[in-house]
Amino acid sequence: MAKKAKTTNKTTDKQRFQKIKSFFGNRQTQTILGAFLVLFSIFLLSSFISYLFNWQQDQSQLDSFTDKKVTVNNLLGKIGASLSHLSIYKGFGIAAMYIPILLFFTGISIFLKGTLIKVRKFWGWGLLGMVWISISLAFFANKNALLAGVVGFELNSYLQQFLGKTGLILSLLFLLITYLVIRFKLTPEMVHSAVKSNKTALEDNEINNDKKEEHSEEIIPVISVPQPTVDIPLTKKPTPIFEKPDNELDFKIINSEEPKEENITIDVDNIVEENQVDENLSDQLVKDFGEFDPTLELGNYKFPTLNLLRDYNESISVDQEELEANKNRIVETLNNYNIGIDRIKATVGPTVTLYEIVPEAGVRISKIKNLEDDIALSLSAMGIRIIAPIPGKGTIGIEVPNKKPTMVSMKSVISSIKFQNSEMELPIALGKTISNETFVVDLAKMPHLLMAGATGQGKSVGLNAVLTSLLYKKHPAEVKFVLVDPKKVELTLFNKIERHYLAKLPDTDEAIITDTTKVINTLNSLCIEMDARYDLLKSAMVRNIKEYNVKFKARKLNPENGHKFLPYIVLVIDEFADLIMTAGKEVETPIARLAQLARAIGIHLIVATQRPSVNVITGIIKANFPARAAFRVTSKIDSRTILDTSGADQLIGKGDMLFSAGNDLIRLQCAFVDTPEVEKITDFIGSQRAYPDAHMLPEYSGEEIGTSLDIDISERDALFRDAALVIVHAQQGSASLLQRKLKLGYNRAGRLIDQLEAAGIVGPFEGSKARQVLVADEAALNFLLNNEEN
Ligand SMILES: Nc1ncnc2c1ncn2[C@@H]1O[C@H](COP(=O)(O)OP(=O)(O)OP(=O)(O)O)[C@@H](O)[C@H]1O
Repeated sequence: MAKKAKTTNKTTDKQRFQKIKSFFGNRQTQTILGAFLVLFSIFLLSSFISYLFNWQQDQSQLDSFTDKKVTVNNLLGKIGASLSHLSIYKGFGIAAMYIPILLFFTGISIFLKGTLIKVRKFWGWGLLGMVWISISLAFFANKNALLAGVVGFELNSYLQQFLGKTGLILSLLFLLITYLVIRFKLTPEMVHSAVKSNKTALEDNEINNDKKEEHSEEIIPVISVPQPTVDIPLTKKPTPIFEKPDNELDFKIINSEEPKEENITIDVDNIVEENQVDENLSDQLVKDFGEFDPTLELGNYKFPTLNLLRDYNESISVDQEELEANKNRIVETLNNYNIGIDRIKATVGPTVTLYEIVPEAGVRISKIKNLEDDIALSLSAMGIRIIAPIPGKGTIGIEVPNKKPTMVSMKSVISSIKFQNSEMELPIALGKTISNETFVVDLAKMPHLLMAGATGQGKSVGLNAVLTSLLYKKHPAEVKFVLVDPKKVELTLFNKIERHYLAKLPDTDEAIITDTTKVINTLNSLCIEMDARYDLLKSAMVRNIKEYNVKFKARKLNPENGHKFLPYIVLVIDEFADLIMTAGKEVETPIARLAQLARAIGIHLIVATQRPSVNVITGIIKANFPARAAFRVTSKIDSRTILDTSGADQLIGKGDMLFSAGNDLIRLQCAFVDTPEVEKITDFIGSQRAYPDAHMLPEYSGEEIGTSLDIDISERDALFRDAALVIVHAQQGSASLLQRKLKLGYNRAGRLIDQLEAAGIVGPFEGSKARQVLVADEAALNFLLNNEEN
């Protein structure tokens, strides 16, 4: 209970956090907040400055804050004076001036939608600087109380107790150096070169000045020395260029060298460090906006509550008499066949009790297995199953049905800790094992499930249990169902959650598919979806949907490139036999293809049938459905068809089932969920805010897909021109862009893209990439469309 409450608390906390985040992410909020901060900072700064001149007079007035007669001199009135008093006198002294400055830059940043990362740094350094200054100025606090403020003064004297005055000064100095080194990357070399260049500049200035004084008259010829003299080697005696007396030439060389050194200085460009970001874009996006949350669109969605499910009186009662009688009969029967028993142990489950037998040494196990029917006869009960030996144990199991079976309610399995705490992708609480443990499996790992059983043995209840489990654990954004129900009655209730959880083909009214041709289209559409998802996985360089979604949530995949959060798709086919009989290969081929390939991209199949014959469950289907659930069937052959072994014919019906996910067979009592319970759950979900439509699967229209282009101008969509503008402005030809900008359905956006292709505005389909836009700008578009009309 406590854990549950904790989980609910966590979800509400998360939702609250999301709400706050979206409130502050809103541009209007940002503009108001930004403007407020800027103006408030001006208010503060003005009041601070005014306080510096009026603090002595104002201080004594602040006690009578509400008294009308008392006035203050501060430019910003009593509030200004109080805030200044608090920040400067009682706070950090004149270093408090940092506060309005920091607020000002924060406000500007929010107002202009700049990044807040720089501001954060600014605040960090600013606050440190403020404390540093106020502690440092506290050494002079006796000169003026405003220099350090109470905080600076107290901190200073507190620290002095530990470090002494000199120690504190040295520490402050160390902090200053650290600050300069970290903030401005200052090194001794830099200081040295700066001092040197300053010195040289000074000396040069002095020399120049001296020379000016010494040679104030001779300087004129120097200036007039022509440029070629510069190239004369200094060591050699220079060749006279001008026919002038020697002494003049000497003079010239000296002078020609000097300007060379003076004028030809090397200009070292400042080393401009390339701008670098502290963190990569996706981390920054995650920091600014948080991880992408697919559930945000239905942020207020509430998961169905446990009280929608019914309580059945289901505590297992151990009937000692029955146990004793069964034990005696087992021992007796085995003794009749000369099989001695060492020990016997009973585990009472909801429908059957497992008697674990340790036979005497030397008894062959196959002997017991062969006596299965005889033992069953002498126990005069149907549904005896002998497990010889129990895998992993050296014992032999005999499962004997209880006289009074206990129902396993859906509520008991859904509320189990095992299910509630499961971290699985698609957890399914199928029922309870023979030792009364809740059995939870991950559909994503199976990855497809085949369910079979004779009519009336609990298949439909089993399907409902699977769907209910997922509804209790997965948000509508995370999983979508494609429901195929040729019997037209079993899954109808799920119609109510169409816009939350169902996926359907575009242009269809009913999400639950009942007729065969639609099934074929849907299966093929799922194949298209599968291929598209593979393309997305490939371009995201991940191996499966889980990694893909993690990457997408971490904002490492750009939605502009067609990436989107991928919900799991669970295809449920009730009565598969009907389909195979009517459509044969047409359904078998896409189902086999999906079953073979769809596991990595999050499409999982659950196929149920009452006729487990080999022409329904063909080799191809079987090979791709390693997870199988068998309810009671009528013959051993049927059992072999489903499970590759007998056993399902020995079940007792009413949800008694065998589950195999590879090698081991597990006997389970399927959880029972009644139609009224399913109705309550679907009503609960259906009454909440939903998506505008069911999840749209890609369009599949038989053979001619993708070849028909609407060439006829008169048949163009009314939004054709708007769509063209959107595409040309964004320079990106994607249907999802149109869906978003023009608020269109998938179908209409797809048709518009086709029409734009026919008009030569976008290029042809290029897989998962957006189509190329062939028109450069609005002017070119207008020209093209006007030309068309003419
Ligand atoms: N897990 C269960 N626990 C208890 N009773 C069950 C369970 N599953 C089924 N039953 C009983 O068996 C009846 C038939 O179940 P269900 O409708 O699921 O059969 P089915 O195999 O789907 O039959 P069909 O193929 O004819 O639709 C239920 O009405 C219920 O009384």
